[in-house]
Amino acid sequence: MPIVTAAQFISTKFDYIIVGGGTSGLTLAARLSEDPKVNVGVVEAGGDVFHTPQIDIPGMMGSLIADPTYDWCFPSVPQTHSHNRVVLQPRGKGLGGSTLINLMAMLRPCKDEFDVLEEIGNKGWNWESLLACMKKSETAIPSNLSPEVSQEFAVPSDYVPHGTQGPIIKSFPFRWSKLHSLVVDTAVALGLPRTFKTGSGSTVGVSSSFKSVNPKTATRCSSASSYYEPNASRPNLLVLTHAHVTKVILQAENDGSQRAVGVEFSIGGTRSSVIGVKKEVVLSAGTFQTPQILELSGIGNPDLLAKHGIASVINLPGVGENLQDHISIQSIAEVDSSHETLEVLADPEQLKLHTELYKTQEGLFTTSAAVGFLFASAEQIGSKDKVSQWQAQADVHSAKAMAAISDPTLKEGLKKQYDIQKRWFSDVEQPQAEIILATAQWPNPDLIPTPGKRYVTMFTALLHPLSRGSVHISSSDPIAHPAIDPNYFGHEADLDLFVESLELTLKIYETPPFAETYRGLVIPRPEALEGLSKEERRNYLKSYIKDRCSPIWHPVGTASMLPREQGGVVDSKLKVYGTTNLRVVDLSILPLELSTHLQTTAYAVGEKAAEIFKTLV
Ligand SMILES: Cc1cc2nc3c(=O)[nH]c(=O)nc-3n(C[C@H](O)[C@H](O)[C@H](O)COP(=O)(O)OP(=O)(O)OC[C@H]3O[C@@H](n4cnc5c(N)ncnc54)[C@H](O)[C@@H]3O)c2cc1C
Repeated sequence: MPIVTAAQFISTKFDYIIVGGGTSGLTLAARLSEDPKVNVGVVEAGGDVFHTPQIDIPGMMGSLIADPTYDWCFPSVPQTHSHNRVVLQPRGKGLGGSTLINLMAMLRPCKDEFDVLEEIGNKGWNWESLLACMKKSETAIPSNLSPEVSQEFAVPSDYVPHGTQGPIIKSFPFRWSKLHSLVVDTAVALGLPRTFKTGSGSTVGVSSSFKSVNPKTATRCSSASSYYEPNASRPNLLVLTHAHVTKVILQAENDGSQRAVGVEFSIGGTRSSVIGVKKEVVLSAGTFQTPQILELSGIGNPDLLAKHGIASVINLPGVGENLQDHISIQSIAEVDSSHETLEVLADPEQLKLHTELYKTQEGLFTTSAAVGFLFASAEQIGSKDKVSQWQAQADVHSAKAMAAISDPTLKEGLKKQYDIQKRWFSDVEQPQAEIILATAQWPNPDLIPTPGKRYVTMFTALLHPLSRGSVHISSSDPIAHPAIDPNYFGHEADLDLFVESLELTLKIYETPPFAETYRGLVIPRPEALEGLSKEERRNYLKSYIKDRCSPIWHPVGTASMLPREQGGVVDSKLKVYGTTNLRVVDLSILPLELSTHLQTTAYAVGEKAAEIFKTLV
């Protein structure tokens, strides 16, 4: 039975209710409902349309960011260390969640990033087990490129670590731009090798990424089209859309723990509830809204809840804390006008041509414009000496950050995390910065591409920020946006590493062979950089970063899977502490940011949760 009415939904007795039909949520729903005896209900706040040209067509990627039908369009709170800017925090809304609006890169983290999950107390969470989950979620389509072309674009050729039977189809781009191979060659010239092992947990270097695109149709694979749509006729999988969950209904057990018996939701302002859940209530509302629902249900820091008139049910100070995200900065450059970047579509004739070509899976619309990915370790960004200098400085600021935390459990958890981050900092296998090549000028309200000119955008991203932010309710009104504070550069050491990472990006433009096609910077403005001393340039770039930085949309950490005495919110079976059957299954459980794009991991978390749930009695 596919999408149902509220009346049908309420009258059903569910084994599982999943809040949020996004990436991990639909993965879990599809796996649990494989057993026809199990009734699964999904409650999604957004709508049920998951095929539109803007979603399906890879070349239109990015066009739904800030569209309120598909994006929650959350603002951050003003960022104290970033010129008090309010920064947009996009999150997908609707069946499919963030996979409706994401940029479709399918990448994996480093092996150690999954292995530390077990090291910090989560038995069974390690590279080996999560590799199996990633493989289960995907079908990798080998590229049909010759060995020479694969080498040119650093396209991995080892398919052993990839899945062959899973719902998400991942493939390589249909079209390859010369700009991309120029970036690969330039990165190599700068000491960043081509890497072909990214699927095996080793990512440092430059490579091409899979995309969640079905090459037969040249369309996006989202969690909705891949995990839900093929299973929509299952009578035991019921989906309620346009229903905003406002809280979990909890009942006290004799031993003092809380049992989740259902959820309350609002449809267009009318409140209803579904109760009588036999097994588990699962929050899969994402890193910003899962902690919001927990707090609205009385689970969190009691002082914070009291400020909003919410009675404390479970004292869990980690809820909404430990927020980490990849902060990024754009640089845009003009390149030789012979390149076919997305700017060609400004010409009506070319637009018509590429629209026609797409009908036979050809042309610019078949491929997303973000193609090349470069991952650099601290030593590749700076030098051995610089790394020691940064580390010494990071130690000082980390001590300050910990001293500012009053809750001993949160302090203990952060100390553990900083110890791991310190280890990664000097690890040449662990990337600290990423550079993404997009063959177009990324839309910016204050920049208008000059007709006839061609551009590239390079996003530079900080992968393991030391800054920690938070997400908390801003009001007891469940429909109000949560207060999202990523706290960019709250830890001063982040800015130092970030500015050096931006310098590495700027060096790419000016280093051969890329230099041969480079026609000058658009941003940062070249005239502002002219004649500056080294120190002045550094200060200017720091200010530029604070003026323009934005996330690349990978928030984690706000319902961390950590021991309770280290500020954890869920245990290794994803159960919220103090409850018998309330679980979290989304990326909020990751206690430490990964050095990769996160959809692959979100699917793996859904698959892993399904395995765990099937073992519960
Ligand atoms: C613009 C953008 C670009 C990205 N690009 C990439 C990329 O190229 N590659 C990559 O790997 N990753 C990318 N990501 C990240 C990746 O897509 C996400 O990290 C991942 O999909 C998150 O999965 P999730 O299950 O945690 O949450 P989501 O998929 O966001 O799901 C949460 C769901 O819960 C619903 N929900 C929230 N609150 C409620 C409520 N109160 N009641 C009911 N339902 C609710 C939401 O509407 C949503 O459907 C991108 C993300 C964004 C936003």
